[in-house]
Amino acid sequence: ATIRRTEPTAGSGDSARRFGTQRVLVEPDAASGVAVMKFKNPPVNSLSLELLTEFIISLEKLENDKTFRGVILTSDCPRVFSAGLDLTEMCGKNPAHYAEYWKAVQELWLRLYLSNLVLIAAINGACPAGGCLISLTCDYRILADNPKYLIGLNETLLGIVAPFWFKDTLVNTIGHRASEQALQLGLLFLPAEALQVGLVDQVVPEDQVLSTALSVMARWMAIPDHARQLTKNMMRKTTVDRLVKQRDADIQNFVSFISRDSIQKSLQMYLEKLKQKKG
Ligand SMILES: CCCCC/C=C/C(=O)SCCNC(=O)CCNC(=O)[C@H](O)C(C)(C)COP(=O)(O)OP(=O)(O)OC[C@H]1O[C@@H](n2cnc3c(N)ncnc32)[C@H](O)[C@@H]1OP(=O)(O)O
Repeated sequence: ATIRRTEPTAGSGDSARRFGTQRVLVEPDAASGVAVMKFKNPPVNSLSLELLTEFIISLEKLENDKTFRGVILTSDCPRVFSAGLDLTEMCGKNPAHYAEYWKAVQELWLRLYLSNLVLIAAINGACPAGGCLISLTCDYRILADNPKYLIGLNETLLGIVAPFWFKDTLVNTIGHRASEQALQLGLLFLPAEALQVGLVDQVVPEDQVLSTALSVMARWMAIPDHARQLTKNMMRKTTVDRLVKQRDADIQNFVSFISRDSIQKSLQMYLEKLKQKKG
C-alpha cells in the first residue's frame, strides 16, 4: 500500500494535512503532535491482510515522524470499531496464506503493544475479538455509551481459541480471574460492564468519545516522553518477549489449528450465521 498525501481539508491549515492509505485514514495535527488514525474498511473494519498491512505502514510512518507523540485509534465505519480478524482470511484458504496472515496479526500486535507513541482507543462502535485486542494494546480506552457496542474477546463463541498473547494482553488489563472467565465464556461486555471490569477506562456519550480522547491525550503527553516510554517498556516487554521468542512456533500452531476440519467447519458456520442474521 502506498501512503497518499491528500490536500489539507478546508480551514484546517498546514498542520492537518491528511495522509494515509485506502483503508487507514490519518488526520495529523502537527501543532499538538497528535494524529487521529481511522480504520476505513467497510462495512465492519474486519482486519483483512490489506488493512493489517496498511495499519502497520501508517503506524510506522507516524512513529518515524518525531512531530507525533500520540495517536488516537478510531473507526470511520458507523457502529463498529472493528469486527476483529477477517474470518474470510481464516477459512477456505491454504496453509501458506494462513501463515502470512497470522504473521501480519502478530506484527501489528508487537508494534502496537510496545509503541513509543501514546495510543488511545476511541471506541466508537462494536469491538469484539481482534478489535478488542487492538484496543487492549492502547494505553487508554474510551468507549461510547451505547448498549449495542459490545467489547470482549469472544473467540470461544466461534469455537476457536485466542492465543496466549491475546490472553496475556487481557490479563495485563483486567487481571487473571476476570480474564479466565471472560476468555472461557467468550464474554462480550456492555459498556457499563466493561468499565466495571476495567476493560475500558471511560464510558462517555457517543458524541464525546473523540473530544474525551483528545483531552486524555493532553494529560498523557504532559509526561516527559522518555520516562513514560521506558516505564511502558518496563511494564510490557516481558509479555512481548514471550511471543518474540516463539513467533514461528506460534505461526505453526495457528496454521495447524485453523486448518483442522472441525475449526474450518465452525468458522464457515459462524460466517453463515452472520450472513443469515441479515435475512
Ligand atoms: C484461531 C486463532 C484465532 C483467534 C483470534 C481470533 C480473533 C478474531 O477476531 S476472530 C473474528 C471474531 N469476530 C466476531 O465474532 C465479530 C463478528 N461480527 C459481528 O458480530 C457483527 O458483524 C458486528 C457486531 C461487528 C457488526 O454487526 P452489523 O453491523 O450488524 O454487521 P453484520 O453482522 O451484518 O456484518 C456486515 C458484513 O460483515 C461481515 N462480517 C462481520 N464480521 C466479520 C469478520 N470478523 N470477518 C469477516 N466478515 C465479517 C458479515 O458477514 C456481513 O457480511 P455480508 O453479509 O456479506 O454483508
